[in-house]
Amino acid sequence: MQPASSKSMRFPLRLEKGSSGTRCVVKANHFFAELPDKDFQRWGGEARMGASLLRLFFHDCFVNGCDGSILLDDTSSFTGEKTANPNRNSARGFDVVDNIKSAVENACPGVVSCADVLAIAARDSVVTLGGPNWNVKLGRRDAKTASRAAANNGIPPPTSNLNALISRFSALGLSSKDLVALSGSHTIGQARCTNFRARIYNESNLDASFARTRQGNCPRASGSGDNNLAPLDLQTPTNFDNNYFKNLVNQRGLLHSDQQLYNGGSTNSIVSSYASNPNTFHSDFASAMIKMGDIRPLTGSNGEIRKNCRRTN
Ligand code: HEM
Ligand SMILES: [Ca+2]
Ligand SMILES: [Ca+2]
Repeated sequence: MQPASSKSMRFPLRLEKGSSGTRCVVKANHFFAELPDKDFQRWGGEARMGASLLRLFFHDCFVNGCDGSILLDDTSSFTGEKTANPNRNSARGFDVVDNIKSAVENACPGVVSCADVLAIAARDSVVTLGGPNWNVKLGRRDAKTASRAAANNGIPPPTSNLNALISRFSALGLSSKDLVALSGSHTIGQARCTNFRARIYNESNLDASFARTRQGNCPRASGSGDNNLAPLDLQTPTNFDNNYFKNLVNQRGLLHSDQQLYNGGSTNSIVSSYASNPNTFHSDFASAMIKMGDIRPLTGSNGEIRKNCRRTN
């Protein structure tokens, strides 16, 4: 694999002018459709980018809906979401989103919102890493403002217990099944030591050898090694499979919030079913992503189609 460099990326597009001349059609609906089998060179040679893009979509939708708010840089009139606790030193992929957006703007200016770019990039990331496919609903418009406080309040922290997770998802119209299916995103990607230290040193509902392995690269003292990374799925962190759920059944969830989904509570049976049936997981995941993508979109004359995802027009 090459070192990460978004400069070298290319995003094949299938946008064409519609008959009216003002409308553009996404023909193949896949920004990454031309990637030769799992050749991540065009993501800058970094498979993790798929995970990072998927997470950006989640962090967008959970804060005032899927409106591209997470992509706005701070301005003199508001402090945006990028420095909120769940995103600071953590959310990544903004330069990749910029590249996709500028390619889309070149082909078809003023048509595809940044919120829709996130929705499609999330889906294409999942497909590219071996997960399910689904039709992405399009037509979301972009927010004109963003709020750090809203991001701090909207995105659940990894210290959450099961009740907190269920109620946060339920407030957005997502069921316990959606919660478990969407958490299956942690079958890919990485987490920082600061987010799992308390679990691997203090909790008892985890496999002892797994705890020792993770302690090896995440020192007990806070402040040291805070940003050291570990895979959320210890087995296949770049494959969108159901190993995340098998890990939970074996008490190898990395985050406190992960293991909460299989800790004797009401979601145990959903985790077990996904651990034994990858097809059920894939189809429930796709449905839940469509539901999440439906959270409070801006439509009609609300919002705008941003030219540059980092700022309002
Ligand atoms: C259920 C509540 C959730 C909690 C508490 C949670 C928490 C976290 C945390 C703490 C990290 C590691 C961040 C870091 O250490 O820098 C993470 C990573 C990640 N999360 Fe979640 N998450 C949740 C749900 C979701 C959902 C619903 C999705 C997608 C639909 C998602 C996708 C991801 C991905 C793909 C990564 C890896 C990102 C990367 O490697 O860059 N998570 N999550
Ligand atoms: Ca948002
Ligand atoms: Ca996996």
